Amino acid sequence: MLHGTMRINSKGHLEIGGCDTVALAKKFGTPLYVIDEELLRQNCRAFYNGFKRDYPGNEVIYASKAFMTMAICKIIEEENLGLDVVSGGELYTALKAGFPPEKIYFHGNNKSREELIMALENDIGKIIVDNWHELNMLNELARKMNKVPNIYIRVSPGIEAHTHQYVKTGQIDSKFGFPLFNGDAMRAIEYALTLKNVNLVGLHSHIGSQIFDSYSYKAEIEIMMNFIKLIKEFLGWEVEELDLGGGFGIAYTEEDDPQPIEKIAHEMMQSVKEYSVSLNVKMPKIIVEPGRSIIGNAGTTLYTVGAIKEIPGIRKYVAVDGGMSDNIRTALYGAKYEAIVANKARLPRVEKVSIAGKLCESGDMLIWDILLPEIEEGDILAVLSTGAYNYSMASNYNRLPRPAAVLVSNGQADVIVERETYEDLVRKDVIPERLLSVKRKIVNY
Ligand SMILES: Cc1ncc(COP(=O)(O)O)c(C=O)c1O
Ligand SMILES: N[C@@H](CCCC[NH3+])C(=O)O
Repeated sequence: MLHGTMRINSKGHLEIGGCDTVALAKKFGTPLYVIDEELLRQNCRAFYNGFKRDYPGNEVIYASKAFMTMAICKIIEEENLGLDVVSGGELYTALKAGFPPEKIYFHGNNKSREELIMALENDIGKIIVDNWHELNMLNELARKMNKVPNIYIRVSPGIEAHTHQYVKTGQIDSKFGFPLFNGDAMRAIEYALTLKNVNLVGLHSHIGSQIFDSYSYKAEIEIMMNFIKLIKEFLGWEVEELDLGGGFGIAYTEEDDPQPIEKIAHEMMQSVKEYSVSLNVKMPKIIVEPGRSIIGNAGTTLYTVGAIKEIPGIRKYVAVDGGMSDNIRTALYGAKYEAIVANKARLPRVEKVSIAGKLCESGDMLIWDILLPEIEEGDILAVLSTGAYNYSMASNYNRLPRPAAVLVSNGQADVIVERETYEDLVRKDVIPERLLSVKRKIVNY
């Protein structure tokens, strides 16, 4: 269960990046996202080594939707990866962090005019075009701005990946991309090749998220490589770059058993090579877009235990000072997590409890049924592998301020996101002039 730089120190406390997590909770407050910098970098290197070291044309681009801050952009840049953004906000964050624009790839199924203009103004690396509306709008905007952006066409390959329904994306009935099965993808490519203000350089597909079976990726490669052959035959165009998306699964609990990234990369690259030989098409440069598998296991959330409610013979609820506002994944996907009582990390796990959040929803649960040491108010609970899609999907529901995030390494903890304050919560509220006197007018029903 302990991974990355996690260890149990002489006080019996959980330590991450050489920092005692109980001390972190005290210093920075809870809930607190703790990011293990060394593990994050190791994950980046595993992808780099697997997909890029032996294939210099390939790219690994971090899907920043998983966890995006300016400090993370700096690490990704330093680790020689590119960046996948899906909104003006993510693009803005990357640019503000000084991320090289040419290494930014812009995704999204409904990019706005303003977002596309921002991408064009900043000459970002690739725009992944999702639909007809975007293709025409982009070409027109680029014409007016005298630009010729590099684009990929997003293909919906029609694959049912074995994962939760909400995180599948490649199936036929999907809002993303040009369907392959009805000829739309081919027509879009044919059309894009005639447009003067876009430079079509490749194809993109993505089959979903938290995928373990390499079979799904191999199926994706088979479909895309066959499609590349068809494109060559029908349109005489050779696809230079093939983006296979992200989705590599990670271990949240012992039930999950992901393969090492280097192994997956090797199998995928072998498969691409084999198809390029057997189908007689040029070997495309391969791009992958991992999000969760870069940041997921590098994140841990620390909470303080508050109310404990036991319903004899039924369940013991242990409530913490956060919940679905900082981790919506249990409520949304039925996600499962492991946890450690950080200040009792060496004690035996003796009782089964369920970890509840503090928000006003019965579904606001973080973990159903977990064995923990005897737990009391004030204990610090560490929920593991919360790096991906926790902070980035956090909300202010119930007007809870969003937690801080710290980057830990070699005994040093640096804040990379400050904790929101109550003042932050009302910063954008406006009371219209006509309501300003309300407190003096008591309404009488
Ligand atoms: C197009 C695209 N690329 C990359 C990702 C990253 O996925 P993951 O975090 O599962 O690697 C996603 C999310 O599923 C996505 O939609
Ligand atoms: N947000 C999802 C995955 C979707 C990824 C983005 N396409 C999760 O937490 O698992």
